[in-house]
Amino acid sequence: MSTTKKMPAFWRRRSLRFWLATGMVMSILPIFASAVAGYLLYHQTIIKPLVEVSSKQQSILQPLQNMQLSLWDVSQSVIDFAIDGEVQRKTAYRSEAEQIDTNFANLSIAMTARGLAVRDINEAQHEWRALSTVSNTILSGGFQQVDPVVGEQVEEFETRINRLGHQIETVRDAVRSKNDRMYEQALASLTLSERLVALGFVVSIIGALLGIMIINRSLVSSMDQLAAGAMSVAIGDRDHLIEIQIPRELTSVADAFNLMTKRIREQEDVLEHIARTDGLTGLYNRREFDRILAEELQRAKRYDRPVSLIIGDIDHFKKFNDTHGHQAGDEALCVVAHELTENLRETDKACRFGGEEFVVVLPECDAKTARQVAERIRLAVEARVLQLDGDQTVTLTISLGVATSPNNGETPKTLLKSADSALYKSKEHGRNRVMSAV
Ligand SMILES: Nc1nc2c(ncn2[C@@H]2O[C@H](COP(=O)(O)OP(=O)(O)OP(=O)(O)O)[C@@H](O)[C@H]2O)c(=O)[nH]1
Repeated sequence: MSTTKKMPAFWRRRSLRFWLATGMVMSILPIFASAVAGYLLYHQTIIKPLVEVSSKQQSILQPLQNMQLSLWDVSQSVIDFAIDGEVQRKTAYRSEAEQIDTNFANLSIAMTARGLAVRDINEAQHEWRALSTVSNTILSGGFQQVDPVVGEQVEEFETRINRLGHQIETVRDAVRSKNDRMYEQALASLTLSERLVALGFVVSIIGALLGIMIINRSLVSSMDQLAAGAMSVAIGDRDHLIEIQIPRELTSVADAFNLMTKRIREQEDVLEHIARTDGLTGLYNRREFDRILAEELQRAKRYDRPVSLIIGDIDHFKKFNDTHGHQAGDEALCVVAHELTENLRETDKACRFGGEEFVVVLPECDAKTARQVAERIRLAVEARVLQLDGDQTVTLTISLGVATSPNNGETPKTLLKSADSALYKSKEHGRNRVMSAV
């Protein structure tokens, strides 16, 4: 019998469907979770920052760069005008200045939308306005190269435009360095994602193995146990108990199988009892007697111990039958059988030899003791009063012959023959007596 440790009742109640579903979910869940987590991670930490970087590139860095170029053109137009007084310098200036105005407006909107500090760009715009005033003053005059006032104005213009160029460069550097940081973060996230994907892969494999283990444990190994148990019972091991704990359906099959085995065992016990005993008296039958005697003689020989055999025959039983009827005869046989068993040790085996003849095998019993046992039986039968139909009572007697191995025979045949001869002598000497073989 197996001694498998009991699972908690909660698990034992789970069905096959439950175990299969659990196994499948365990296999698929890590893959699904990895996919969702991977998507979220990629989107949040890589794609989004990269989109941000590229959009900043377009909406902030590009206009800043354009503005720097425009400032250079503006500077050229104003200084050239101060030198040559050409009217087309004014037109070029206006066009560039308009572009710078538009760029300042757009940059302010774009930077606010992206949560960037607009203080620097506002200061730059303020500086640009101050510069525009100086530019317009220079451009509103004629060709005055030698005028010292114009020289001062140009000097102020140059100082202011340099400062503005520097301010714009500062803003550009700040945005660029923030962009670079985001880009680096995105790259770091990419590396982390790759590691997480590898981890997810390992977890998925473990999950899949776990799922396979669950299916194997709940189904395959239980089926194997069931098959092995059925085979054990089929080859005759009636004590084999199939102990399946999961799934519930196979547990029911195992329970039914165990119950069936128990019933078979009970029926076999009944059949075996019937095959070994006499239906009327309940004593061992002739076939069992042959087996017992052979076995005891063998054992006695091996250990050099005595075995005795008593054979008893009810006296004038034909007459009893004829007088009181066959049914009363049967009752008498049962009474004698009862007296036999009542006067024996537990190790002694009483058998019905056939008809009204009985035999008793007495292991470890010498001739003297066997004779005493036979005498006790004889007296018990003689003393027993049978109550027949009506108020009629009747008594019986029995003749007995005793033989002991090895002196009176070492084989079943010779020992039985000796006991039978002793019984014959009992009958010859007047019945209701015990005679021992010599
Ligand atoms: N009622 C009954 N009678 C049986 C049974 N088996 C054998 N007998 C009867 O037992 C009787 C045996 O008779 P005999 O062998 O002549 O022996 P006996 O009349 O006892 O004479 P002795 O043995 O010489 O004393 C027969 O009449 C059998 O029919 C049985 O199972 N039931």
